[in-house]
Amino acid sequence: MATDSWAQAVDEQEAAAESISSLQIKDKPEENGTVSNATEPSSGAAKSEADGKTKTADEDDKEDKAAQSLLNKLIRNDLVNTTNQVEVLQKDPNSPLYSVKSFEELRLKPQLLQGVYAMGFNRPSKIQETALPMMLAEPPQNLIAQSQSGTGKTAAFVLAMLSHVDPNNKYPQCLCVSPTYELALQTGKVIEQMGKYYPEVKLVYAIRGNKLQRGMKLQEQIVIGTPGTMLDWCSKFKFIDPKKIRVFVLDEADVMIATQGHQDQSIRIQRMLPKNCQMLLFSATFEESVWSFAQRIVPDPNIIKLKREEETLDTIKQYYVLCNSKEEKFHALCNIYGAITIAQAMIFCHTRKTAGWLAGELSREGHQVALLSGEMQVEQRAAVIERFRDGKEKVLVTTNVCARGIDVEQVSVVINFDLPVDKDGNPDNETYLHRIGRTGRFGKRGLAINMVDSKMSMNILSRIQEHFNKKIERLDTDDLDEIEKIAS
Ligand SMILES: Nc1ncnc2c1ncn2[C@@H]1O[C@H](COP(=O)(O)OP(=O)(O)OP(=O)(O)O)[C@@H](O)[C@H]1O
Repeated sequence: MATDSWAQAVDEQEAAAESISSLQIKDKPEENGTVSNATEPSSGAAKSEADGKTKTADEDDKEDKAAQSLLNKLIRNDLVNTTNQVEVLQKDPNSPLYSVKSFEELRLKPQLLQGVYAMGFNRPSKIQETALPMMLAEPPQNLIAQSQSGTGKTAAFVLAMLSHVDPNNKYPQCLCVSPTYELALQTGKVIEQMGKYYPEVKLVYAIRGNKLQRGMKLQEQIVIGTPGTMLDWCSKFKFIDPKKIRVFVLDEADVMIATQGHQDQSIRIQRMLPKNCQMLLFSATFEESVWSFAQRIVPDPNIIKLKREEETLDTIKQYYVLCNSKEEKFHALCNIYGAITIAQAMIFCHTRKTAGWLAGELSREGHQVALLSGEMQVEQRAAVIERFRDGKEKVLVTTNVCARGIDVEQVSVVINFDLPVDKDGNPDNETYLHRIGRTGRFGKRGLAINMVDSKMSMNILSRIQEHFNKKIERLDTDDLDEIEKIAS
């Protein structure tokens, strides 16, 4: 069919463009390179680690994951609610494993307990319950911990670092490696907040653009930075004596390994550290590649994993709408618009271009919609999501790339304006589940509407239906009564 080949060609081209997302480069810290834990980095024109080079596909992918991670941090205002169970694999199964239900039980320094409460934490999160006693144990224990984004990993290792440093010793004792400049700054902020009542402990950022005088020795106890600069500071410039490091944290390992260079640099740093240095590695996901990297970095680890929540489509009603073209899909969408805006809806398109077009057309029809697009900077995307979450717009038009990880509880309708397909044009079942799984959360009912505009997309829909073994029923968009019944 003509529509098929047209749509496919355009989509392939645009999907390739979609994978390139930009990370906003923030200001660089003070020229002397040091930032105390009470000070914000000042402005300047720092460059990203990848700046000035031709980007490889790997780097694009890394940026995308890093941008996603940063976006998650910027839009999140709470601990992510998880019903998952924690799975613990101890290096020594005979040693008793403690799990704490309160921060008091950890016997933290009073200044740190004050910091924790000032941040509004009342009790440890699931991952913190198990990870904190291990991290604070004497002798120190190594740890590999996986837990989804937003479950409290950063807060956990920051507390561990602040607990282990000796403020009387004026040299670096904890190194924390993050995949990008921006992520390092975010973690630095948590250290500053949590260490607010412990001003003797100082922090410095080992990030590109932070020029130190040759021959100087750092006096700050905690160094946070990106792997390249951190490695230079340890080996080439010797600002840090790696032999004195007591805690080494590798954060966002899944983002880190998207760049081979970062992986190698992290391993080189780790090799310079003393045998008794505590190694802590954190990741939101745990596929094979992360796992093998983790094992190279962390000897004899304790392992904490979150068991996967059962993914189910049971509470989501799925429908499809049959059309002949993109324009017909648009008209069908306008027909059901009133019904879907009873609650909040997300509309997914395959490409930025379609998303932009659709948002424009909907606005021209007088509908108030938000557009979340890959070319926006991370902070702009965060602002769009924030507005949507606050209900300022009822409909969000977006693509896969920038919608990953968005958790808006009140979304009860998901529309696949384009069905999710992979590079080869086969159904992308995982993305389908991910998209429509935004509705029906925590047992609430949800509605998913798939727009089909060709034989090819009908075929894709049938294959998705077979994969999940769930019936997707046809919806007649001219029958408004039926739609309102479903949506309400
Ligand atoms: N025990 C707690 N009680 C309440 N809020 C918490 C607690 N621990 C962390 N938070 C808050 O929850 C949010 C997520 O925590 P945190 O950033 O530590 O998660 P994370 O797992 O490190 O996320 P990411 O994978 O994105 O780095 C933050 O806003 C943090 O301040």
